[in-house]
Amino acid sequence: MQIWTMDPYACGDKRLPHHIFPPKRLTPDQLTTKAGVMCYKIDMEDTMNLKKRLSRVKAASNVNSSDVLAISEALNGLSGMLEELYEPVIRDTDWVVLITDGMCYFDVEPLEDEWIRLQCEKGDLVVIPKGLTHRFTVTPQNYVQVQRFFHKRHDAFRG
Ligand SMILES: CSCCC(=O)/C(O)=C/O
Repeated sequence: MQIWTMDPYACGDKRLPHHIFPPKRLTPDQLTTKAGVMCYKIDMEDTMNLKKRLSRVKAASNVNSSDVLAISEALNGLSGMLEELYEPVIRDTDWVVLITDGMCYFDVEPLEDEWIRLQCEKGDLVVIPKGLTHRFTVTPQNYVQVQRFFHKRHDAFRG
């Protein structure tokens, strides 16, 4: 995973990196300290380890069901969907996502107008804590597949 401070006045194609100048990168630990976001790298071939990590994270975040979302150019209405997913949201539950293929960005806003961009790829497991403003988009590859975990009661989610 790559993490950096995003240009707060970025305009144009959301899928571009939108670094500030000079670029300011963060480590996963710095991201956790600043925003409370937890990131894990999982070897997807190591199924025992994957199961163990997922069950720990699911218990800690109190999520108990999941779905799979694939975003690609094959999708009807892709640009409308991406517009919607880029709208900032605040959830009242942790938002737990495992990237199973492709790449994507999560942007989080720990302070007003201070956006941090997480570039995620296969094997990245991200926990965005409840209450933290965030949004989502793809990279120029236009392809990602994720497993999203949520509370059973939480039947209204985007995408
Ligand atoms: C790949 S998850 C897309 C949706 C999303 O990020 C969301 O709804 C967060 O709350």
